[in-house]
Amino acid sequence: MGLLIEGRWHDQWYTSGKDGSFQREQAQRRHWITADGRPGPSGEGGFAAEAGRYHLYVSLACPWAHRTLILRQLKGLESLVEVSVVGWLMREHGWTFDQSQGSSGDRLDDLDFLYQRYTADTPDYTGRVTVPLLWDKQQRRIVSNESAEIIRMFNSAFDHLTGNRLDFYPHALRSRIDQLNGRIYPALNNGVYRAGFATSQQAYETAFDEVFAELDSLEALLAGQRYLAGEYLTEADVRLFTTLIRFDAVYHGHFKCNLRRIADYPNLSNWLRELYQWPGVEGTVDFSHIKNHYYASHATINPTGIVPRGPLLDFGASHDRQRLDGRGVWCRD
Ligand SMILES: N[C@@H](CCC(=O)N[C@@H](CS)C(=O)NCC(=O)O)C(=O)O
Repeated sequence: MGLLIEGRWHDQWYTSGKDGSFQREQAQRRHWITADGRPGPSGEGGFAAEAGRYHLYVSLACPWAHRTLILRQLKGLESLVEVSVVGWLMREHGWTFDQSQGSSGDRLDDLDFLYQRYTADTPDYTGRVTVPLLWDKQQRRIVSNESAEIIRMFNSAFDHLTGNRLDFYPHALRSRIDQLNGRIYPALNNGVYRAGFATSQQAYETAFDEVFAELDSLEALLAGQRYLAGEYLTEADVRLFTTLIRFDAVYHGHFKCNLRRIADYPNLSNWLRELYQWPGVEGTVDFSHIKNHYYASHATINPTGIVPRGPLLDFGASHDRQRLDGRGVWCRD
């Protein structure tokens, strides 16, 4: 675990805030792929959607990278955007392409370490070396290392090439989705990390309470509607899914979020099974990467690196969500 400082790799654990709270670094590369290469909401233009031009780096353990893999799958981009998978162990060199740890290898340039991709973009890069990372082979530059924005690009930029009209961020539902993301990100997606990486009792308890208050409120919401934004499955569901699918296996034990399991919430666990069984989704979930990564990589939390054998999980079991009206994914005209 470490970071780049002026282009040189340093093996260093996260620094906490004064109060022991976990501070997540803002993603630094924020360009957008657009249909015609015009600039997106941030960064520079010049990143036009083209088949085979972009390469996605992911960890199968990482919930942020997992979002991008799901959108790539559901938007039919597998043959347009190639993927390299890093190994599950993230220790002194950060993310690596060690094939003995489940990496695909770097399918582009056969690099050893992901930080070399960051320094290829910016030789004196300073910051954490995170996944997901979207790379432009043509300009040899990073397009983006922000998953929330990569999924929006995948949602629309390539549609003229794929003919896929599914819309996970439809105009009519945007304010609702933004509102959901605005509370689910701090309380849950990042909340489990704030609990797990806290270095003071107070910071841990604050995060812990927010995690379970949000789960309670989502449990109530999903009692009366099929998906988070109503009848349509949207990016808000995808973003929650990648956190909840890891919860009982990892966050409950390793991150000490142990008031309840997702299995103890009937609506959340049925919703989770429905999403897991959505065509294309199961293939993006890899519990061997997930469990090995967290338990073996975070030496400050789990010094022995022992990976628990359990729990028993069966996301393929039937669910009861058909009892609520659902219209699937929004389709653009
Ligand atoms: N804001 C980023 C966060 C990505 C992120 O923090 N990824 C983690 C893996 S789960 C990572 O690569 N961490 C390495 C590090 O912080 O050194 C996003 O959503 O894309």
